[in-house]
Amino acid sequence: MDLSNSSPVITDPVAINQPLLGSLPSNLMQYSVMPGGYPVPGMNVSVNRLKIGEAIVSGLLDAMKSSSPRRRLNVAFGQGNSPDEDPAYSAWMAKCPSALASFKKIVANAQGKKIAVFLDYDGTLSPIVDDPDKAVMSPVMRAAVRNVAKYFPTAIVSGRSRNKVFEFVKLKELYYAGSHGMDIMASSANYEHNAEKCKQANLFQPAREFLPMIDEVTKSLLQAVSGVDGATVENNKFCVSVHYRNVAEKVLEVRPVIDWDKGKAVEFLLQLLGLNDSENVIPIYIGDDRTDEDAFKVLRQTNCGYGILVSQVPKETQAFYSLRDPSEVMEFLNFLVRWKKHSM
Ligand SMILES: O=P(O)(O)OC[C@H]1O[C@H](O[C@H]2O[C@H](CO)[C@@H](O)[C@H](O)[C@H]2O)[C@H](O)[C@@H](O)[C@@H]1O
Repeated sequence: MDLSNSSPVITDPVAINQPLLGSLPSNLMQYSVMPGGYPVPGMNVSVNRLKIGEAIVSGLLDAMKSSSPRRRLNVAFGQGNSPDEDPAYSAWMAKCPSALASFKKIVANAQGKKIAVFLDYDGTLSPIVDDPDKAVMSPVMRAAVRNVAKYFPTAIVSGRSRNKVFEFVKLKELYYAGSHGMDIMASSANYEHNAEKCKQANLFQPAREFLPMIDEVTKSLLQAVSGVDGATVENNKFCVSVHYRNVAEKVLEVRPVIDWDKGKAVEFLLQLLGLNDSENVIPIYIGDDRTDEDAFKVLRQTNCGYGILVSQVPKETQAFYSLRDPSEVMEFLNFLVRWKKHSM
């Protein structure tokens, strides 16, 4: 893989149409300093603690406030209005209909084909909460995912580190792609399905050379936010999240720019599982944030399967369908299992 033009970027996985990145100091978008940093081959990058610190403290908080999901929710619906009463939401739903209401149509297209299920974690399988360490999955959701995995190859594709998302999900029978797909592990249970291929690609880490740099960035960010009340830093192995939900309700992410994202991870997993026959396979990807759009885009562009966006607000999306929240995601997963049982 050619990493010669790689650099870390800051991404905001929550805000889809917000000007957060545009308003960031450019040195945060692609900071480029070598002294004291790690000379990672092919990378024009190391860490300037001072610049990161300055930028976070001076530039980001305003941008974060303006792109706050809570603020957008209020703007979108007006205080006190439910999505159902909002004409903008109804108009959006016409373009991105409920996957529950469209369930019959979805499964009619899947008749005689194999379904593969891809699930984002935060905001999809667990509700968004203030403390990222407390974003646990409910036992009923776990049961729903376990059942789905009995009938369909199922993968979790998360921005979290692979280990952390596994600690939350705790299901060995799934495939896990952590760090936005930059850390893919085929489960031992799934070895039986495709033994040779899984052994070859048991662990796939396309951004491995960035590890020392990400650790260095984590240290710098920890230092930079140490004076910001409520801000925390989460090392997700191949990317780092700066949480400012408790400062201004958002998360900011630093990760390597390599030609790899959740969309590529889905393609990789489909190939790994021998499910890349688009004529006969229907991948279903459910996710709630901007990083999931890469996966929705792949499904749309290859005209294969369905992206389902979890959102209570109208958003520009490449997904075909929508679900409002994790409880609707669970309902959808239960529908899939019921349908499969009856069609066997
Ligand atoms: O790809 P995902 O599985 O959706 O992970 C994306 C980020 O999710 C987590 O942050 C988000 O959820 C937290 C818990 O509900 C919430 O406190 C935070 O404000 C959200 O942004 C995770 O902590 C991040 O590291 C992931 O990048």
